[in-house]
Amino acid sequence: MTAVVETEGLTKFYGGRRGLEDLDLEIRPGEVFGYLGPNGAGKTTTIRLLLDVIRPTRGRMTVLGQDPRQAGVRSRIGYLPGELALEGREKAREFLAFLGAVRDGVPKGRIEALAERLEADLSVPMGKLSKGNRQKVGLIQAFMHEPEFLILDEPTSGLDPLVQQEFLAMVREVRASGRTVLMSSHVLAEVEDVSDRVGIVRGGRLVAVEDISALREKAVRQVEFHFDAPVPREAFENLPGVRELRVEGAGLRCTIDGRPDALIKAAARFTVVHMVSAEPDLEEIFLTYYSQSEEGEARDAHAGVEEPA
Ligand SMILES: Nc1ncnc2c1ncn2[C@@H]1O[C@H](COP(=O)(O)OP(=O)(O)OP(=O)(O)O)[C@@H](O)[C@H]1O
Repeated sequence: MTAVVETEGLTKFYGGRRGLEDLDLEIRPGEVFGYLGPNGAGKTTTIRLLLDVIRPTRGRMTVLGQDPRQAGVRSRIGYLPGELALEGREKAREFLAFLGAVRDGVPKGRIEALAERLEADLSVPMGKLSKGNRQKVGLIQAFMHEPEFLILDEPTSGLDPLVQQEFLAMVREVRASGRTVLMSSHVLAEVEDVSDRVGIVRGGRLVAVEDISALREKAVRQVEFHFDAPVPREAFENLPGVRELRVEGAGLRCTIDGRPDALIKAAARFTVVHMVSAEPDLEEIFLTYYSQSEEGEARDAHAGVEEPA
């Protein structure tokens, strides 16, 4: 099956500044691909290259089997830009109706249906949309023509948690219909529920592509247990993946690399009153994962953490 995206040595320098270097990436038909990295990592640069908004310094790519410069590719893609500039006095509803009329394949009622799902207020003039509403209008225009390939740059930013859930449901429906999604984020938690694979980019380089299940196992989590009575420290020492163990009275705190299985089984020998497991932090995944597996990348990753955003 032809890849939806295929890049080889894709590179973009802005003058002397590295935007993206030597990207070899494949996105497969029907998958949701999460593109993760901190601010300035090169996510938007990649997306703009795929859409032919900017041109590469070197390297090659195909999108939906074609050179992105070829006519006809763009109309097969739904795109949500990271920073959507919407202006004017025209109401959001009118703007979307206009876009729907110039694009093929927007069924009647689809704009309103999407607006209802996302709780978007389309009666507001474009220039007066709140950040959240602007993002919703951006999502509606990206989804409304049911494109083969959706490219969503930081899609969840500005959405409240309930609307985020609805958006993720929409992404799952796109996948269920065999279509493909590329979505960027700087927060793993925002994409991990829907992504099949994630690519991690930092400092303009792709440092890993992982199945989401494999990445989750590598995640570092802060865990806390509270028991109904003091517990002995020895019961939790030397468990696989457990670090920075602190046992104080009936409380236990530690960091877990990967599976929490051994810790949970050890804790289950006592009466657990309360447990907290913090969401893994992307930066922590970098620090743990790369310091163990890829020495060269680790140096890059550690240096990157200190950089101002
Ligand atoms: N038009 C530009 N001119 C000069 N440098 C740029 C330009 N656009 C991006 N860069 C630089 O290229 C690098 C990658 O930026 P990019 O916007 O692709 O990152 P990003 O991962 O999308 O980050 P963010 O989440 O902040 O949007 C950064 O160092 C950025 O400063």
